[in-house]
Amino acid sequence: MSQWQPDSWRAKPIVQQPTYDDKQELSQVEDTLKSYPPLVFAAETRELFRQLGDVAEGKGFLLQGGDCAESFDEFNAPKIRDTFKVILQMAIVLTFAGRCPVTKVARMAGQYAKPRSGDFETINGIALPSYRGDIINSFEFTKEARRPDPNRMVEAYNKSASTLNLLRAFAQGGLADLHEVNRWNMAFVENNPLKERYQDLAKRIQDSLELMSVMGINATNTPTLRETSLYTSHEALLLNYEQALTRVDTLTGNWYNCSAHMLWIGERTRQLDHAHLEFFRGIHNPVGVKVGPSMQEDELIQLIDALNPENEAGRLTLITRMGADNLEQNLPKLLRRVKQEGRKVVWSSDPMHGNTFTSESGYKTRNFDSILREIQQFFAAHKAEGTHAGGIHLEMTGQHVTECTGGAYQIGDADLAEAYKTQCDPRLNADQVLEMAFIVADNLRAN
Ligand SMILES: O=C[C@H](O)[C@H](O)COP(=O)(O)O
Ligand SMILES: C=C(OP(=O)(O)O)C(=O)O
Repeated sequence: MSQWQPDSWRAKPIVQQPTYDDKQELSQVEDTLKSYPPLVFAAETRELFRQLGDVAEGKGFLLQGGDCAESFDEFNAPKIRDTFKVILQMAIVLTFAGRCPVTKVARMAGQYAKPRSGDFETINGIALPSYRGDIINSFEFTKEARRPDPNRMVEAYNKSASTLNLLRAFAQGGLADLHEVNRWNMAFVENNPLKERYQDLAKRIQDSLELMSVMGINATNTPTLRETSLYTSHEALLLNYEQALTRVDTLTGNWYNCSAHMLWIGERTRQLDHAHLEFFRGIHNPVGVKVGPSMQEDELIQLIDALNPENEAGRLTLITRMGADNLEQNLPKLLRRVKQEGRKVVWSSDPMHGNTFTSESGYKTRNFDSILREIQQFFAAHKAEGTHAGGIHLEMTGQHVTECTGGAYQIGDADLAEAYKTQCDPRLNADQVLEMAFIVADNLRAN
């Protein structure tokens, strides 16, 4: 195999990339980004690697979630806060009701690039290049807005840095204090049909905290009660950006992609001989790869060996997105083969991407029941094969959107128009996430 360099991907075939008109402008932007500080510190990334190693060995659970695509226009503190809260709330349900340590990884602070099914979008007979995420072009349907602009990479970097700054402040500055979380969570679920179940859980958490306090364990002397760790992740699709933020760690001499703690390769760009595989094989972050219904056993083993040749637990997360109708047929054979071959991976379920359809009202949506069905089948398949159902990967938001149908509020086709705000794929709203949290927790306890 040829020697890896941060730019060795450039010699390989690549798909799902923009074509920039001005190559000189592109290379100036890349140089600017190369001169900027990294967004994350490699030692944090190694701690996430270690935690995912525990998950791979069946001793924890990965909760990964956030926006389908972050947006420059909707970049504001309440939005970041509400997504932070919904991740934390789900993590608490999983930890307390599921009795399982949870590693939290946000799809935030860099989730700006989107692969698309088609290169063009047609509206009223006018065809324009597809929207590919705010790091590439703009959502607005005009020729100028859809032109890929390399300067957007600098804006994505700046917005990622601010988002990360606020997330760190929330995680360490008091918002994640377990006493506080219990209080604000109660307000957060005020109108939720599952309020009673949540109140019961909150009461039990409160009792535990009071007992610990009597025993001398409190937020002043126990940092884990006062703060939390939240890692960041995104699909590393736009390799010009990812390469510019890839740096040698001075402590270990290894290359890390410092645009986020964890990066993943999407379903459309995981070809064995292509650029994304090449780039990922050289970085030392924990990495993920999406695994869809077309994946065959041999191909999966080759993919695992290309990304994790040392077979290190925590390096690789396989994020399966089969679709509720395909999982039973496609997942068990993959679980069996990976187990037989002794490969150490985290198995995580993305129940969103295989369950997308266009509703009668014309909205791209997902039905809550299909999402749940995929999750239940994911747990059942792992139980049957004796492997660990290690995580969940969700597109979700803390805002009260109506993008996925179903759930306790019974969002119907006709309700989608009420608050359909996504720029690409439909997300679960805060109420749907809470409902799902209890179901996942029940599955975790039963496993
Ligand atoms: O999030 C995943 C993909 O980017 C998305 O599903 C593609 O959507 P499209 O099929 O509308 O292009
Ligand atoms: C594009 C995504 O998923 P997939 O690659 O599985 O389609 C995504 O998670 O944003």
